[in-house]
Amino acid sequence: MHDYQRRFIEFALEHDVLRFGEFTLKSGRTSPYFFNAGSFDTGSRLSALGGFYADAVAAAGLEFDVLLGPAYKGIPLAAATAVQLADAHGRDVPWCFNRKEAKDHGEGGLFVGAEPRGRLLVVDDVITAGTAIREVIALVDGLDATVAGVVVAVDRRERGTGELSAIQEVERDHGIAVTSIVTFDDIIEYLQETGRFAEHLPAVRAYRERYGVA
Ligand SMILES: O=P(O)(O)OC[C@H]1O[C@H](OP(=O)(O)OP(=O)(O)O)[C@H](O)[C@@H]1O
Ligand SMILES: O=C(O)c1cc(=O)[nH]c(=O)[nH]1
Repeated sequence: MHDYQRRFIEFALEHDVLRFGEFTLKSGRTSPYFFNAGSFDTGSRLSALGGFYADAVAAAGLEFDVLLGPAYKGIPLAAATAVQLADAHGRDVPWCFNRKEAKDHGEGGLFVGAEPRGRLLVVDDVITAGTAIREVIALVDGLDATVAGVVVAVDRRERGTGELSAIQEVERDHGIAVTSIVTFDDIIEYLQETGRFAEHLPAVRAYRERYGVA
């Protein structure tokens, strides 16, 4: 694990973004941990979060034309990443987000912000079973655009529909590069290294055994 990954985990723990307990996920799985990006709930926290994303995008060397934040939680994440790419990396990139319901008055449409065209880099919070990412791929189908990459804070490294991880499936089926700030393995390593939240480690390991990939 890199130092910035350790700092990111501590940053998430400090603001109760990363929590341990019992949580029902979108996939229906019951997880012993949860990453709630919505709890980065002040300007400075969102700014710092955007900094982690922007650094991950820059480090991965991902080629893209437009950032896309899927509704809902992807929206502030894409915005914060765009701000930090401009301020800290000197890259003023277009960004946009979608509405969950198309709007038929005013400016109308499904997308807000820059036109989603060319190579899109999707900015979201986590990947679990990969449903949300597949929804975005379907959303841009028919546009003059392709999803070229995905960046998330946490790759939960869980199985998708088969034995591969959700990310491996998305990479295999759509040729999309996926990058994350941290993975579930980094979180487990952090718990082991520091002895923090030791009471949750058995449930975390059992979950990894049940839903994780090798
Ligand atoms: O990989 P998956 O199994 O799809 O799970 C992960 C997705 O689930 C949640 O989104 P949700 O649809 O709840 O949307 P929200 O952003 O509106 O909270 C979360 O924000 C991820 O995007
Ligand atoms: O799979 C999910 O629904 C999910 C997992 C997680 O850690 N955080 C989140 O917001 N959603």
